[in-house]
Amino acid sequence: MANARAYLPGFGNHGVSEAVPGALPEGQNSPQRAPFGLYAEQLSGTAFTAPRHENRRSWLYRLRPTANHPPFQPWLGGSLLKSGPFERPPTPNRLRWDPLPMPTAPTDFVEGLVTYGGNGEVGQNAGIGVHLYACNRSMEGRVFFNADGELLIVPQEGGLVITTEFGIIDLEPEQIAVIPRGVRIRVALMGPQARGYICENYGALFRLPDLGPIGSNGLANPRDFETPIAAYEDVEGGVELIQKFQGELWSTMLDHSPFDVVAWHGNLAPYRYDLRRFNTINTVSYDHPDPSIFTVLTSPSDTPGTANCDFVIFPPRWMVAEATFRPPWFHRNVMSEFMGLIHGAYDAKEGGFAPGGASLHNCMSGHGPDQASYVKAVEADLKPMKIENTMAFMFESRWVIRPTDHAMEAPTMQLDYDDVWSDFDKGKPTG
Ligand SMILES: O=C(O)Cc1cc(O)ccc1O
Ligand SMILES: [Fe+2]
Repeated sequence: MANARAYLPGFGNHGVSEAVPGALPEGQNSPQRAPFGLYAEQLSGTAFTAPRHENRRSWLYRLRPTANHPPFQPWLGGSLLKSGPFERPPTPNRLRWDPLPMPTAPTDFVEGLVTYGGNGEVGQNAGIGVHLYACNRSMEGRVFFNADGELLIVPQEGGLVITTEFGIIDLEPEQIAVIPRGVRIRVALMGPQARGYICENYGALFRLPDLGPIGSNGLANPRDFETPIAAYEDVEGGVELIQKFQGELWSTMLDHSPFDVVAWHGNLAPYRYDLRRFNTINTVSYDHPDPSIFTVLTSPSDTPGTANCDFVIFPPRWMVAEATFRPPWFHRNVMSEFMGLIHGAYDAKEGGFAPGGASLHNCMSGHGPDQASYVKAVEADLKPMKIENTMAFMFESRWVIRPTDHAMEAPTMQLDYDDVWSDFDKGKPTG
């Protein structure tokens, strides 16, 4: 992808970046007087006392302390952005939605956020919010941050330029970005409109999954994660700062740009990753492995191996399994699965699952290939073939994902979704 912006490579590294040489204090975090009269400020992503291998924090050196703001007031802009607890009783039914329509009225990234569902409790630091966004204008004079968790942004259509306190991230479909809790962002559009998905993670920070017997390489390679370099703006004038705090939106007016961090260091920072770099590992013999083999990032819960959220992708890949039903098998999962499609087609669904659409298969709901995919797979000549031009993903969580009223009542909901499984011929054990 064409862009020349520089990034710091590596996942979870301790980054060091200064937009002006000499802006970072040497040898200590908080000198009596920080260089150039900057203000030293620590941003914590984990408790001060979290074990070292979990501990994430950064030091920011800025024109003004973040504390320099008037009180927040409830934000009056209407919003479809919701947080847990998600109180509508969830249906056990399988759900699927057509793509989220692009807005017709001028809508920026914050105004274009629509919550489809979620689980857990924002106040308990457990669970996720699942949101889509569709927007057609850049945020201007407005900045957003989420006090409720980190944001995993999965663009589906249209590129974004995300200005953050740590620097600027360019983000296009097939790339993802993670914005830590609390970090201010301003989202500009590269083109006329943009759409995508967001997993808001109230729980433990996303990290790379363990590789177990895969060994020391594979899946998402750490060096392919990219963190922006310090870039600041020295801008006076009114800026509306909106935050989501415990599910509610609040705003205040700043008299300056909050993107005034001249230098930073630490291991808590936004980052991006190009899903096309994923080192896909799969069977070279027989049978279809569990989709956990495609995990990009995981947010663990307190129970080992049972994620608050796994972010899993279904990238282009060779299919070589012998004597095997190659698409996703029929299954009932104790975990709950929210899926989206960035582009192309998904190998378990011949129709109905469109880019920008979504599906939800909650705990124990039977699902799997639709009939057309099934017939194609059982009749296929099993020579090696490549699934190309596709990128689907799943947010998979140990807790049932409870859809919002908006999602349940949306005209994009496919009321006939069950039909994709209604016509299978009966097995004939007696011939
Ligand atoms: O339901 C889905 O399509 C996701 C999925 C894919 C797969 O290959 C195996 C299990 C699974 O839940
Ligand atoms: Fe599934």
